[in-house]
Amino acid sequence: MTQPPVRLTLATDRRERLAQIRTCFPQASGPDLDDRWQGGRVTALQRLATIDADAYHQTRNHLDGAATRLSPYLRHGCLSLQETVNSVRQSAGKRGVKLIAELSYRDYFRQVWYRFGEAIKQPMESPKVALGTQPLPDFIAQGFTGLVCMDEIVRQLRQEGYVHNHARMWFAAYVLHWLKVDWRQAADWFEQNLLDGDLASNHLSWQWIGASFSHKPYFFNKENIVKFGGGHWCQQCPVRCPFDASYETLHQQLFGAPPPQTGDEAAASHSAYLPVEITAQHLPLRDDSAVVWLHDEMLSPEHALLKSKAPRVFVFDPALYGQWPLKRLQFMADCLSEIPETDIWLGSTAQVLASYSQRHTISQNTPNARLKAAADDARLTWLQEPSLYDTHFSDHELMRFSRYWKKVEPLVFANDDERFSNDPAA
Ligand SMILES: Cc1cc2nc3c(=O)[nH]c(=O)nc-3n(C[C@H](O)[C@H](O)[C@H](O)COP(=O)(O)OP(=O)(O)OC[C@H]3O[C@@H](n4cnc5c(N)ncnc54)[C@H](O)[C@@H]3O)c2cc1C
Repeated sequence: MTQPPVRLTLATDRRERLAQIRTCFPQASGPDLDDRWQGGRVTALQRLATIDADAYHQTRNHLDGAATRLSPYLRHGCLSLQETVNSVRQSAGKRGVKLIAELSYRDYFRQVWYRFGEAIKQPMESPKVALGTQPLPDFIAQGFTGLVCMDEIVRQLRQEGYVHNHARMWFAAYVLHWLKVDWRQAADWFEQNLLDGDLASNHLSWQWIGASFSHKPYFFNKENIVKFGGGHWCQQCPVRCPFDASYETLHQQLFGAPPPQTGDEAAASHSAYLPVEITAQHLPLRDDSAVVWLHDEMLSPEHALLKSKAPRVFVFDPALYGQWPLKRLQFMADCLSEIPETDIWLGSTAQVLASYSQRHTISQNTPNARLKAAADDARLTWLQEPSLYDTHFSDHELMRFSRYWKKVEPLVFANDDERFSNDPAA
């Protein structure tokens, strides 16, 4: 039988709050939130202010390069994609295009999720190479492969919940192409351990690696790890390296045939907009008849729905978050601690929302079917989330990032010359 919901008052002291979440979720796996990560908009804005778009452009593929580490904040809505892109445009102008392209990758995957829904959990296309069906071995989940690079990636994943994009690509390629693990199992496990875990960015990236959402599989060799990883992993590695060969040899070994001579569409890096902002005037209901349900994609005190005076509610729902690692629950608690006057509950979302029975629930729309199912409320109004680019994409355009980007790239800086030249501060 489900327990009735309990009201939580989050401790204002951060250490106490982290301990409180540990107590509320005794089943949650993994370590406490690493000190390098504090949830919430305040930290997110600090990170945004330190972004160096030039350094990003030059070094983003290197593990010690200038990656922004913004993904957990974007994933939980502490920052919107739109304000992040605006900030890059204003600080770096056209030099920020690489970073804007990467940020747009996130929007792209989300548009694919909105369009194709749960189907993104299955192959989007026939894979261009044979994919394996092996279960995820324990030695991967525990990080004891013997390969220093892969074990270190799993250690970072479990400890911090953040892994650099290039390392995610190496790891996924190793698991799919060398170990022939079923990509769905691997993707589920990987997503569950991330602070930025997101069905679309994660599952579609795994499919990109596996070539069921791209023209050819992604794989790598030792030279690539040394060049972008710095070489220290390889110096310590005691085993014979399975990656130490040319791309031609590895392709033959892994897939049997010579590399296909197709254009590298998906490898062309990722990213645009006419924003539809949620504003108070979009609220269809009076404050005294509505309750705002804050879900895990909108954890910012600046969220437009919070401009109304309607009560706001967040629910730590075990049906949604029971499998999430402790660190991610603590990250969300940090975010919530910055959103004043929020009723925070532990229990079933549907039951909590039903307890505000005289009120109509409003929330930000999501492609996440699990969130929608949890609310289970016919009287819930979903307000459209702001889209990065105000344009329509055909199914065909959504099947490759390069097509999406071709359409939106001209929009990115379309009005900037005029806008910034009229701005006395520019
Ligand atoms: C196998 C695999 C699994 C992944 N799973 C996730 C996931 O669950 N959640 C997630 O947010 N990202 C995922 N990514 C995408 C990407 O690795 C992360 O967004 C990025 O590494 C986050 O670090 P950052 O903020 O420092 O990125 P930066 O390089 O600084 O990029 C800035 C922002 O752009 C967006 N971005 C950059 N690259 C991508 C990309 N390839 N796809 C989508 N968005 C991108 C992110 O929002 C990121 O925060 C995955 C990639 C791979 C290869």
